[in-house]
Amino acid sequence: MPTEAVADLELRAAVPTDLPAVAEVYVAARAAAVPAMPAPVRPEAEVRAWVSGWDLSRHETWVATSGGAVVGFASLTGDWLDSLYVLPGHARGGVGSALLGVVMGLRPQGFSLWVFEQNQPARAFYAAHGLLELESTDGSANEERSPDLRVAWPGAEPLAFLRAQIDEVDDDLARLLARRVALTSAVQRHKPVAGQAGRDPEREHAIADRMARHAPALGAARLQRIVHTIITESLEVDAAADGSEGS
Ligand SMILES: O=C(O)C(=O)C[C@]1(C(=O)O)C=C[C@@H](O)C=C1
Repeated sequence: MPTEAVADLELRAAVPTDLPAVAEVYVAARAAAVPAMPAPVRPEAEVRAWVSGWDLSRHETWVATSGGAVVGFASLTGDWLDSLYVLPGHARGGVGSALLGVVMGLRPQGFSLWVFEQNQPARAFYAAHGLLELESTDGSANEERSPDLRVAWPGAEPLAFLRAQIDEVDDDLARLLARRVALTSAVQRHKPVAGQAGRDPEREHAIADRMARHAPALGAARLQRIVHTIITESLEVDAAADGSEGS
């Protein structure tokens, strides 16, 4: 939350000559955020060179200036807010909120970003501005190998935004279910007793327990019911393909 407003704050689209100052903010803000953020994995010089070389038609970047100097920036690619950083000496002065306001104006249909799980100050900042934590990962897909969360601003039409997200997840889920059905079918060819008669409750419990480690919010008992239904339906698909039973 702002404590003291930054003097003569101005917000404008970045031009290429801003990029070395933007890089400076990036490096300084990330270094100051340890341990709220994992330690940077790339040398500072490499990060500076990377940011300084951004193609601004792809990395849509806005800067916040005070007294003409860049004190913060926000950078978007598509519907992703890749970075929003404020110079440590200007933190909590409303710069971050002002930049986030610009981004909301640029993407009224909503946008997403990744935040490290351990970055409680950033998570609190985004939550205070109405952003939602929609997904968590174990960090295996990011450079820092640090658990993170996908946070989204659902925009001016939250129902449409969230339904679009549901459609994306359901597309993935359908592909996963198809893969799983194929495996359930294949396994049946290797069992002495196949199909419903050959169900193995112990194995199904173990599957649900394993899934609960990835989805603790659902819990093992609920996952057992879900797994039971998935397997029942999968075995029906298999039986129907065999031409012996099912609908
Ligand atoms: O592992 C087996 O024995 C299977 O038949 C596969 C499977 C599954 O789809 O995961 C299906 C039925 C059993 O009750 C347990 C697991």
